[in-house]
Amino acid sequence: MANFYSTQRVVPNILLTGTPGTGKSTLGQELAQQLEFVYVNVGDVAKEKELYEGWDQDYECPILDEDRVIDELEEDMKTGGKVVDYHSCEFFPERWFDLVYVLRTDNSVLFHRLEQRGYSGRKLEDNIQCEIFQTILEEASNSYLPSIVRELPSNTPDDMEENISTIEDHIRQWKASKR
Ligand SMILES: Nc1ncnc2c1ncn2[C@@H]1O[C@H](COP(=O)(O)OP(=O)(O)O)[C@@H](O)[C@H]1O
Repeated sequence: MANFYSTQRVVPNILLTGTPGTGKSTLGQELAQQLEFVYVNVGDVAKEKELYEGWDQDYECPILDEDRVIDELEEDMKTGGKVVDYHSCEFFPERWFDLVYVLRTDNSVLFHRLEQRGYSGRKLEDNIQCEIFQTILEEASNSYLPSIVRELPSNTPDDMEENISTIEDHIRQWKASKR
C-alpha cells in the first residue's frame, strides 16, 4: 500500500543503495541528469553540514548523526524528484521512498574498484564481505516494502544504460498506478 507522502508526490523519490564502490554516485548523477531529478549524495550533505556525532576509531571516519541527516532532508523529501545515494538505508524514514534500488557488483570487479579508490586491509575486506553477504540487500528488504526493492547489476557501462531504462520503466509504472 502506498504511504501518505507517496500519495502526495507526483514524481517518485528514488533511493540508490549498495556497498561502497557498486556505482551509486555514477548511476545517480547520470539518472538525475536524464530525468531532471535532484541528486542527493547523503555523504556529501553530511560533510558539508557537519552532520556527525563522533569518530569511528576502527574505520577512521566520522560517525553520521542520522537524526540530523533526517531533519536536514525531511522537507525536501516531501516533494518527489530526488535521487538519494547512500551506502546504508535502514535509518531513512520508509515514507521517503517510492522506488529502492540495491546496486550489486561481482566481487572481483568490486575488489578492483575499491583498490583503485585506495582502500586496503580491513576496510577493503569488510566492504567485499558486505557485498558477499548481501548485507545492504537484506537491510533494504527489511526496511521497505518488498514490492519497491529491486536489485540492479552494476558491473559494466552497459549495465548502467540498462539500469537507467529499467528505472525509467518503473517510474512510468509508478505514475500509471497513481491515476
Ligand atoms: N556500471 C559501471 N560500469 C563500470 N564502472 C563503473 C560502473 N559504475 C561505477 N563504475 C566505476 O566504479 C567506481 C565506483 O563508482 P561510484 O559511483 O563512485 O560508486 P559508489 O558511489 O557506489 O561508491 C568508479 O570508478 C566508477 O567509474
